[in-house]
Amino acid sequence: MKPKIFLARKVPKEVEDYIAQHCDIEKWNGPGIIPRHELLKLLGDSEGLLINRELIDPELLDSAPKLRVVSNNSVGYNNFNIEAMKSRGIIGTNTPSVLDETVADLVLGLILATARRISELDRYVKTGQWQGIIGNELYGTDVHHATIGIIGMGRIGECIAERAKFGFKMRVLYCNRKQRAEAEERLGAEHCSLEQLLQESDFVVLMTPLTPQTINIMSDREFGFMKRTAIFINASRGETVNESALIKVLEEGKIRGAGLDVFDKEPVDPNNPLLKMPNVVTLPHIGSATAKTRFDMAMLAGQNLVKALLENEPANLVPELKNI
Ligand SMILES: NC(=O)c1ccc[n+]([C@@H]2O[C@H](COP(=O)([O-])OP(=O)(O)OC[C@H]3O[C@@H](n4cnc5c(N)ncnc54)[C@H](O)[C@@H]3O)[C@@H](O)[C@H]2O)c1
Ligand SMILES: O=C(O)[C@H](O)CO
Repeated sequence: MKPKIFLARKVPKEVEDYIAQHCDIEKWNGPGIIPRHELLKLLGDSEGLLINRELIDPELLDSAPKLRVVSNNSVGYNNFNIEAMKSRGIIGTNTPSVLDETVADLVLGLILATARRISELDRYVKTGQWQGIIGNELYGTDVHHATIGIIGMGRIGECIAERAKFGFKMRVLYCNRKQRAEAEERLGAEHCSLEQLLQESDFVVLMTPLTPQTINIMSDREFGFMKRTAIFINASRGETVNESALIKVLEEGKIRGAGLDVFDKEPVDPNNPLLKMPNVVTLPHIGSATAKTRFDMAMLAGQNLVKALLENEPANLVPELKNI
């Protein structure tokens, strides 16, 4: 008999067909994102669950007594309550690597958009303000040969460093839980303390996972170390930044600008002051959102689910849930 699984989000037909070869599928057929209470109600006796960052906590696990595997269609898995999953022996998987280059492209996009004021000047042209040669009050800053500081030099961080080094001839600083000898050799990246990175970088890029150690890793003190001319980019998770502290330094002109793909609360509140600032470029969490990459992620999430349910050696287990 095939194991029963629940698809909390729509996946491409090819992915669903692949899963259907191995599992009996139940799925959310309603419009939009499945409401939490529906998910709890519909999980029933599913053994597997495929999600897009829905919260996996004791309440959800208690509502699904037969659940064995949760496949996250996302590389970040801060939505997993690791202790609750561990204590129940639940396997958790994610989608590393397939999105690295796509997310790195987006980060460079945010760097260029903020430094060269692309969104701001696009609005300037479209609102009929372009009346002649622009004055120096609208000039941007150079990206090439500037210093980039990457906080969290993992898979995506390294792809960003590669683009910065070879595409833009930048000096690359990084701080990471562990020193990365290979990245240093290949990319000439320099390992340093967070404080030094903040003090010396023209572009500070936050790319760590969200963990208890990285919540508010950027707050008043850290923004205080940044240069007045520096730009802050966040493509990790909103909660890695103390958003009030970011708003404050931007309002006080203590940093030059920010490029944000993620927010404390998503979707972002339309009254969030960050949305009113011309020197802040905001995006709706689209780091991995290209057609090919989102397809590859969904297929990998489907394969992870099937492998974990049917094979002894499942793939892409999240590190904290290995050997449970
Ligand atoms: N904006 C998006 O759409 C998007 C897309 C993909 C990933 N992400 C986020 O990016 C994160 C990173 O993804 P990845 O695949 O590169 O992960 P990864 O595990 O390969 O890299 C993360 C790096 O951060 C380092 N790190 C962890 N805690 C740290 C700390 N306290 N200080 C310094 N470094 C620390 C780790 O050592 C690791 O090298 C994901 O967890 C996710 O939250 C966002
Ligand atoms: O972590 C990820 O994979 C991205 O944030 C998209 O969900």
